[in-house]
Amino acid sequence: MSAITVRVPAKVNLQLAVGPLREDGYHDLVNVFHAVSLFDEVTAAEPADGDATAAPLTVRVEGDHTGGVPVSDDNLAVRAAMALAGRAGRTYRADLLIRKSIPVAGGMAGGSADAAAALVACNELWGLGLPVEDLMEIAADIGSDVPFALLGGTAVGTGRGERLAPLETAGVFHWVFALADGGLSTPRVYGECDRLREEAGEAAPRPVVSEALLDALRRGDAKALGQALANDLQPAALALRPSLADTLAAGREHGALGALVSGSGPTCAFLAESAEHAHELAGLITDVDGCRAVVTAHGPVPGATIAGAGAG
Ligand SMILES: C[C@@](CO)(OP(=O)(O)O)[C@H](O)COP(=O)(O)OP(=O)(O)OC[C@H]1O[C@@H](n2ccc(N)nc2=O)[C@H](O)[C@@H]1O
Ligand SMILES: Nc1ncnc2c1ncn2[C@@H]1O[C@H](COP(=O)(O)OP(=O)(O)O)[C@@H](O)[C@H]1O
Repeated sequence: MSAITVRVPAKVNLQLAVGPLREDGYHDLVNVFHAVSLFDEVTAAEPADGDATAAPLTVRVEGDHTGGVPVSDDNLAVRAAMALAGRAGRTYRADLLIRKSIPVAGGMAGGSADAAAALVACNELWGLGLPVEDLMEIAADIGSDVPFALLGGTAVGTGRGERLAPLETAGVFHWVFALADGGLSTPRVYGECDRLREEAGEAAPRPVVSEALLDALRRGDAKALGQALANDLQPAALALRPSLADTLAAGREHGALGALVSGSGPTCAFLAESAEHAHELAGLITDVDGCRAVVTAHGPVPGATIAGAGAG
């Protein structure tokens, strides 16, 4: 019996520019993804021989805060493994185990990360040998954020976020993440963004990548990056979860170089000057209301990577 374990990072969106609502229900984006050192692990194991009637794919989830993660075919890791088996043209079996550290429905793409990890793990376990380009295609069908979890690093996503171009960066950036109690639904936050724009009589702008952001990344200039961080979904996330304004304010007051809601939220991200500054900042924002936990991380880090292979 064999097993493959894949480690996969969370993301923060350094720039999320949201264009108009498209006819297919998605928004055109400029989405600058940045992979950070907060990881889920997905193990795909060959099931023990025996019950031939058992479901071909099973899933278990471990971790302290896994409420809301389905343990059914709705789990994004299972959906990804099924899509991979479908592409290979036959039924394959695997028992999936997800060890979650990425906050659920937190705007850090944990479900997408698990889907990407399942693709890499099952591709290896089943000996399919599909190239990353094929995995990228399957990933994009699962969700807009899934291709980036395969790629990692820092990249700009266009279209609905699935068309990726890696970005040049220098050095390491240090982050603090304030994890919130409870999640926010991504479709609901996009819907609120549209509603707020309509209410204000604002037409959605064409999304354009920030040159100041690209320049800060190229130079590894954390101060300039902090000033260039931007998220068009932030007003919507704040409207749905007003307490996030206090969390962001606390980080700014305590010297964060930049503060923003990560993607659709409710996780708040703070850029620090150094690893020491990140630890100091984390200690200072721990007590803010609505904040379940504070973690530090660095980026960029690689995407879904095989971390171990062995007996299941
Ligand atoms: C907002 C972002 C920022 O990276 O991530 P999260 O903060 O949720 O992690 C993404 O755009 C989320 O991507 P992902 O979570 O993969 O979304 P999908 O499954 O593709 O789509 C879920 C729903 O989100 C909305 N959606 C998503 C992507 C997009 N470009 N426009 C949209 O309007 C649609 O309502 C869609 O039905
Ligand atoms: N493996 C998974 N991990 C987390 N959530 C999952 C997973 N599979 C399906 N989901 C569903 O996707 C929703 C969004 O999850 P997640 O990716 O964690 O958040 P976000 O889209 O905010 O980054 C969850 O609320 C849950 O219902």
